[in-house]
Amino acid sequence: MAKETKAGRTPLIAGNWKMNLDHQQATVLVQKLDWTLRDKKHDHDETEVAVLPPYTDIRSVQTLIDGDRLKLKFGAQDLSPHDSGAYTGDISGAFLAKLGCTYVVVGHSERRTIHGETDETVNAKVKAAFRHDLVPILCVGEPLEVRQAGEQIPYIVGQLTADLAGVPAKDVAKLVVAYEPIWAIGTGEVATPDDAQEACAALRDTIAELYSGDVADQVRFLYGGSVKSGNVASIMAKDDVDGALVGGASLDAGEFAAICRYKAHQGMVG
Ligand SMILES: O=C[C@H](O)COP(=O)(O)O
Repeated sequence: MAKETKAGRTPLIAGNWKMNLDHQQATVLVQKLDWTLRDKKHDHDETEVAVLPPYTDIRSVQTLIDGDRLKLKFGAQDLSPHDSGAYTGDISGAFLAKLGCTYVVVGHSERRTIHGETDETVNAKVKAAFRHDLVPILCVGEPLEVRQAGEQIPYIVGQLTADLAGVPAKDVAKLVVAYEPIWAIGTGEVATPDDAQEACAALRDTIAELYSGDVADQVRFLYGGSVKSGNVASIMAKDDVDGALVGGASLDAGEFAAICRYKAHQGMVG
């Protein structure tokens, strides 16, 4: 069966566990997720599946995935903009790479709002991720008042442009961008498929303006914000949406597996 991709981009469903599950609970969830996907004969080449646990779980998740040759990818939820040194409490991208992480979330709205991360910090973290061969999942998204004012597109375009300042095309081609409207995160209030498409298309156009060649076609854009098995298929049906960044629903193996199997809801082979 030929791969069903949009312009050759492999869809990615990533579970951001946030500050949930200790390392023992993490191994239980990863095993259940693997069993469920295996049972459904999920094709990981067709739709990539990644888990993003807390730092303290990563070693256990790596051991399980490597030891049992599971096809799940994994990554972290943040990294330091620095590589080493006197940065108490911070984690270097070098350490994450050594643990076999593929992905690292950068600029999640919870980091921007709770920890005061600016676009300048996010930009430094994107560069740090690429220095260590990690793929950043760069998050952008507008607060409710910006959406109500109808200013969401210039807002997220501004974030993306600032967050990519000085990042070369060869790196951007590997980038994953997550559009996560803040008002949709953990609220049950999901953006419409058209809202997600409008945002992801505008972000892709921004990359096309900033970088020549086919870089914009290679970047994967995810939607995040109250994604569930019941709404994922209609969002994934949109041309510029290449995946989902899932929070709460990724903590339930059955529900997350059903999200990963969104093509079954679309009547497509997955
Ligand atoms: O990183 C994930 C997002 O913040 C979405 O979270 P949620 O699925 O719980 O709304």
